[in-house]
Amino acid sequence: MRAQALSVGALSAIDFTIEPGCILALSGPSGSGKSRLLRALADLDPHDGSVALGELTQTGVTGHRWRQTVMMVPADSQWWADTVGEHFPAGAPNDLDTLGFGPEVMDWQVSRLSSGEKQRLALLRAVAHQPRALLLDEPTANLDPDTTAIVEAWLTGLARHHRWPVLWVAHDPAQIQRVANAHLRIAGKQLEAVPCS
Ligand SMILES: Nc1ncnc2c1ncn2[C@@H]1O[C@H](COP(=O)(O)OP(=O)(O)OP(=O)(O)O)[C@@H](O)[C@H]1O
Repeated sequence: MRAQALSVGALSAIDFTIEPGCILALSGPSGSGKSRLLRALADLDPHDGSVALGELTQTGVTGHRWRQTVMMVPADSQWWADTVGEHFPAGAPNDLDTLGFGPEVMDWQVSRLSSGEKQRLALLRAVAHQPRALLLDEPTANLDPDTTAIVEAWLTGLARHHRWPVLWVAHDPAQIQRVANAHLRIAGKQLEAVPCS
C-alpha cells in the first residue's frame, strides 16, 4: 500500500509504503492526527494526495469498494443491528475460538458486549469480509495483557499469511517492537522513521 503526497489536517505531504505482509506501526501524541490519517487512507475524510493498493487506486473505485478492500477498524467500532451475527457475512466466521468466543456469540445482543468483546469482534468482522489491507486504530486498547498477546499473534500471523499490508496505530513501544516491521512517528506535520530493533 502506497501513500503519496498525502495531506490531511495538520499532516502535510506524507509519503510511505507498506509492503505486502508487513506491519507499519504509527505512533504520535494524542491529537497529532493518527486517526485522521487512517480515515484519509480509508477515504472517509477529505484529503489531498494519492493512496494505492497495488494496481487499485483510491480514486479509481467507489468509496464502498475501497473500504471493503482497505478495511479500517476504528478504535470505537460501529454496530448498527441488534445482534452480533447480523454484522457478519453468512456462516460462522473463522477464528472465533482463537479470540475467546464460542459460536453462540453470533446470537448475542450487541448491547451486552463489553468494550474488549466489541474490540475483538470488530477485528473478527473486518477479517471475515476478506480485505486485502488493514488499518487498525489501537486494536488492543481495551484488552488485558494475555488477550493482547493472543490478538497480536493472530493479527501478525494473518498479515503474513495473506500478505496484507497493515497500518497499526499503537502507543506502547513494547507492542510496536513485538508486532511491527517498521515504525513511523508523527512529528509536527511530518512522519519520522523510528528504527525497529
Ligand atoms: N473532521 C475533523 N475536522 C477537523 N478537525 C478534526 C476532525 N477530526 C479530528 N479533528 C482534529 O484533528 C486532530 C487530530 O485528531 P485525531 O483523532 O486524528 O488524533 P489522534 O492522533 O488519533 O489522537 P488520540 O491518540 O487521542 O486518539 C485533533 O485536534 C482533532 O480534534
